[in-house]
Amino acid sequence: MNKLRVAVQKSGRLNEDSMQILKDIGIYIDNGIDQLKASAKGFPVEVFYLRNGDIPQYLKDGVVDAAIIGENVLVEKGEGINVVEKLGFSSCRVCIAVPKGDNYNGIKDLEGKRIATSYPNTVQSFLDKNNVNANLHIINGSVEIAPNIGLADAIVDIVSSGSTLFKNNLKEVETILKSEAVLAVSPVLSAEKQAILDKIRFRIQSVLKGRSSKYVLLNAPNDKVQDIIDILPGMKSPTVLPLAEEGWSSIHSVINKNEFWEVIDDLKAKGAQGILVCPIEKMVL
Ligand SMILES: Nc1ncnc2c1ncn2[C@@H]1O[C@H](COP(=O)(O)OP(=O)(O)OP(=O)(O)O)[C@@H](O)[C@H]1O
Ligand SMILES: O=P(O)(O)OC[C@H]1O[C@H](OP(=O)(O)OP(=O)(O)O)[C@H](O)[C@@H]1O
Ligand SMILES: [Mg+2]
Repeated sequence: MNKLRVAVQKSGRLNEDSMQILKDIGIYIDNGIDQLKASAKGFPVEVFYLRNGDIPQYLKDGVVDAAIIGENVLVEKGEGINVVEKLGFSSCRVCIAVPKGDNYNGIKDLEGKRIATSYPNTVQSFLDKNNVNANLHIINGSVEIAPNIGLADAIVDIVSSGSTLFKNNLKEVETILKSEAVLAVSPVLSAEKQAILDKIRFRIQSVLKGRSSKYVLLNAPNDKVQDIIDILPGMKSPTVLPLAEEGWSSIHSVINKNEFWEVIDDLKAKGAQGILVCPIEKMVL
């Protein structure tokens, strides 16, 4: 049987979360420490450990069928490659930054300036869209140092917490794009491989829905049950079970994890007690 070849970053910021999501969807890999290719147990998938920056070319060449990769790298050099799932980790943005003391009034201020970056295509198309001409200096790492050593007037690089910019006395002035880890696929897949990919996507969606939700259990007096259901409508409708104590019920529901703190005061005000909030491993609607 044809296996789906899936690339993940060999080491770096995406590696750990990529391996975790594969595990969560039931793709278990016994990889020796220096192995560059490994077969999954019990699922028709082969995993390739590659550099994030090399993955777009491998996808284009059909050497791998799918990959977990930073979206920003696909924007830079992944034309023709499809993003099929956003994975919710390694969130960052690609930004323009200039020295903190500069008086920056807009993108036109970069006309004729030197910009250091590892993402020349992304920067060039942003400049073209804004009708700005600038000179790009392509460097592969430590981009934020460039203005301090006189190599550039501005930089374009990845920003997450902003601490690297801060440490290098730079300020963020434009966001070119936002990025997160994604599942990307080669434009050509056999029907057999497409079927394996569809199973992987279904499993990823179940895991991501579970990660973004919480299971809530609470007790309430019977005359408050409807008020509480109005606050916690759940997936289809909450489960309501009688408690051993007369006049009380237990209500079970699912809530978006970001909404819980918003509704907790309302729940308490309606008489909810003994509120438990539990993680959900997988969720299939
Ligand atoms: N500080 C950060 N916070 C969040 N995500 C980040 C950060 N830096 C990079 N990323 C994301 O993680 C991806 C991998 O970054 P990392 O620095 O591990 O590798 P790389 O240098 O791009 O790649 P390679 O594997 O080719 O050496 C980036 O493409 C980006 O999408
Ligand atoms: O806004 P922050 O949270 O400071 O993150 C941004 C930094 O993170 C990335 O570098 P990384 O640490 O991956 O090092 P690298 O350049 O060796 O890839 C990126 O290139 C920035 O330098
Ligand atoms: Mg990096």
